[in-house]
Amino acid sequence: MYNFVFQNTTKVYFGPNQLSHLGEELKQFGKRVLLTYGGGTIKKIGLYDKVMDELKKADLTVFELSGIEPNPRHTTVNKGRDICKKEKIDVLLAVGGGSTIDCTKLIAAATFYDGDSWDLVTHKAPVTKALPVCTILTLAATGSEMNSGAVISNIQTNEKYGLIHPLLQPKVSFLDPTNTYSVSAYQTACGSADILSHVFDVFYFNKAEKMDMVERVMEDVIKTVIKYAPIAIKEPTNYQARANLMWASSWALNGFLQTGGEFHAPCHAMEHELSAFYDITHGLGLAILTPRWMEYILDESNVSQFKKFGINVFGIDPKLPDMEIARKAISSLSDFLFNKLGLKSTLSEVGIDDKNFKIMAHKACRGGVLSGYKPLTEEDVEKIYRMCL
Ligand SMILES: NC(=O)c1ccc[n+]([C@@H]2O[C@H](COP(=O)([O-])OP(=O)(O)OC[C@H]3O[C@@H](n4cnc5c(N)ncnc54)[C@H](O)[C@@H]3O)[C@@H](O)[C@H]2O)c1
Repeated sequence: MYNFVFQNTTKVYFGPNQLSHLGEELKQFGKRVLLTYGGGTIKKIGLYDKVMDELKKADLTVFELSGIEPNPRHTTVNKGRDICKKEKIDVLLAVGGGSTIDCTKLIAAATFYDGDSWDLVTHKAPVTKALPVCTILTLAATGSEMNSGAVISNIQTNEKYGLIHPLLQPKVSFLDPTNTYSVSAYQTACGSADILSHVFDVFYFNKAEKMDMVERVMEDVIKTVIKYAPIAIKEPTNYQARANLMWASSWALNGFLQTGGEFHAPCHAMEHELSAFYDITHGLGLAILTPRWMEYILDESNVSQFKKFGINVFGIDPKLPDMEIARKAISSLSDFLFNKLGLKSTLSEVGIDDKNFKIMAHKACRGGVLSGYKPLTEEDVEKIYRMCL
């Protein structure tokens, strides 16, 4: 077990009818607000009008950046950065899912850098300062509303990388599960797969000895998603289901599950290549990759963790041989992702062939190996992509 420092400074307002606090929260940072959002969903669901009412009531001056793409582009970050500089923005308000929030976080940092925002993502230039970011979350998936990460794409170079920096941590986030009632069955499934992957990929299947308490919370986050995602898909306005998914998304990746353990994300690195080359939905890519990655890495040295997963999460008979429990656990996960959530199960089904696997594997490993439960070479990564065809 590792020593750790745990600090999460995001103030969270959870539940409906909390937007009356929006004005007072933003005002503490200044009067000039850049409101950022995606393709207009927030207008369709009436959230835009509610937000604007609150901003007007608080007498704030509002500028807007709309059209932030899923898998947000660094060019959009540059646009937002230009608005912030020109209009002397004091605070950013991101209303949307992980893409809008991530893009907004990087705008906040890029405002204090004169070059291309991509330099910050690739660490060519350091993040030195950032404007404060507040968020109103509309999709349970990434945890970006309560963490210091941002994932940005460069479509000119087919690259997608994550940047983690404490200055990117949102100051205040409004989490109202009713804002996710309009999320489609498909996006609910993808978001749920992303939450699960944060637990499996980043924390649960890691070598370092974990604290029991933290590991049990990981399993509870997984069980929460397994219980509530199918309910949210069937009954999109089920508050209990949407609330559980929303809070699970925040806690899967807000730093708590890392306490005492390690942080690796091999499936995320492999998935970022899929979305960088093919612009597919992040959660779908993760869903397709995760069970194949599990099958690929499973061996005698790590079977005990898969066994624990099978028994504690899926209730598999502990008297069975270890390897059988592990394999049943992986097939139970596949059944959940592809049958219960209804996600496509292969890359071929989403129109991806093996043409770019070599270069994707090379980029995913960034000149080395992908660290994790079992370090993966470029050849390993290519084999995993092939297993997904
Ligand atoms: N920062 C992090 O820690 C972190 C972690 C994991 C993933 N990511 C990144 O986040 C991005 C994915 O974010 P996401 O999964 O939240 O999805 P998203 O923000 O890309 O949104 C997906 C789709 O859902 C729609 N949508 C959002 N809210 C809606 C609502 N209330 N009703 C109807 N439709 C709605 C959006 O318009 C969009 O079309 C990827 O780029 C991924 O790599 C970031």
